[in-house]
Amino acid sequence: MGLLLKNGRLLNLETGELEAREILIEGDHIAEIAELVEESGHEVHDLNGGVILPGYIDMHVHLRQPGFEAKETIETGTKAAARGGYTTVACMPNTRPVIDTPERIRYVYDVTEKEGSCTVLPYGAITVGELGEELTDIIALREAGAVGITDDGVGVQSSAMMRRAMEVAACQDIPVVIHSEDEDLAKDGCMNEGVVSKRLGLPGIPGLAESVMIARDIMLAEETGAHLHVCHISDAGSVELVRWAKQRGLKVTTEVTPHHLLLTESIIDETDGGDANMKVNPPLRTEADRQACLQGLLDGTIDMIATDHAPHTEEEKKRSFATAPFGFTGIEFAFPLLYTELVEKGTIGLAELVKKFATNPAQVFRLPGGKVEQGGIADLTVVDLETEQAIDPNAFFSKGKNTPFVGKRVKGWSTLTINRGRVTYKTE
Ligand SMILES: NC(=O)N[C@@H](CC(=O)O)C(=O)O
Ligand SMILES: [Zn+2]
Repeated sequence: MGLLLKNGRLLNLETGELEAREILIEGDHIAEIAELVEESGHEVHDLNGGVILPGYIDMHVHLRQPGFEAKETIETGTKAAARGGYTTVACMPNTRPVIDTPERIRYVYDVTEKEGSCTVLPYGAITVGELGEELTDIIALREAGAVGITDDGVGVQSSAMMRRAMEVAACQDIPVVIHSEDEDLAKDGCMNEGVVSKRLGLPGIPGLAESVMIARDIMLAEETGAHLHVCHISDAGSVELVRWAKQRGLKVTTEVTPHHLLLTESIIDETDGGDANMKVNPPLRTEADRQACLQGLLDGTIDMIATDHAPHTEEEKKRSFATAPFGFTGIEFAFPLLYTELVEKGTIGLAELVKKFATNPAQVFRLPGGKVEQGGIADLTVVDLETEQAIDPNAFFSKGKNTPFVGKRVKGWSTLTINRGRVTYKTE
């Protein structure tokens, strides 16, 4: 018996048209896409005119397990992901202990197998304990199934260490995913360095702390031939560097978060630095930086959207701006938020946005999915583009309630998500 989706409209990613189609799913793959599929013997889901999209793929998520289960678990984080329309997430290794051995990579796969609501691809750390002192066994991490290597949460300070990591990664054909931050330049900072940080008397993190490291790593990627993927780009100079690297023909890709596309440091200014739910790393920057990120997304410099879903407890986020941890949750509402703010307002087309959420991450990281096609993996989500609903942390499956978008009314929520042929989320 298959799963038959009726009354849906499939987005054609080439033309941007919505086409009335029925989809038959058998096992974990799409068996048939047609105007009419023979009904007999299948479990039928009426989509009520919903729009069928490839399941989203988020290459930057913090699931916090093992070690920080008060913030999130693989179970809660992947349930949140499924509600957000995601079918694949790549999780960051800055857990406790750090995911820096093949056993710990396998642990993430094992827990996901039992408790997960989407495909989870763990990253392995570049350095042992993310301490920047000793290289991990990148070959063993790769063999255990690491999707990339990264010390996300901190930057790799030593250029020699990064060069060695890239040399091994290039041979192993595994992406090097960088949290670009020069610790000396960023030292003690808690928000973007500029007029607002000066007015509030808060220590700043300059855009340069990001861009100088990206410049370094582009040069190292050119030298070693590694695939360099730049995490959560936020600064205008950084976007310019990645554009230059791409023009040079280098294997350099990047992601941007919804918050860096939509918000600036002005929200911290308006609240006089009183709310740590606005604290994130890299920090919200200036309007010029935000515009550069948008431009980069539109011209293809920025390949994909990643949420950098970074849940923390409410107690932690109640601390002062200077002392609270960095990070926003976002996986549960990223698509509706950007659909409402960018597609409805005419900045980007629906098909283009979907490519940034699904097709491009699949292509860049060579993953299944990213498209809805006959014979392909049955990873998809159905969205309702009409019904407006507020972003409400009380309704989150995620343990993390820390988002500056609370109360915002948005459209484009998922009503049904299917991962490898299994229903992982469905509205009542
Ligand atoms: N983005 C953040 O503000 N925080 C992340 C770390 C990171 O992604 O750099 C976290 O782990 O909390
Ligand atoms: Zn990071």
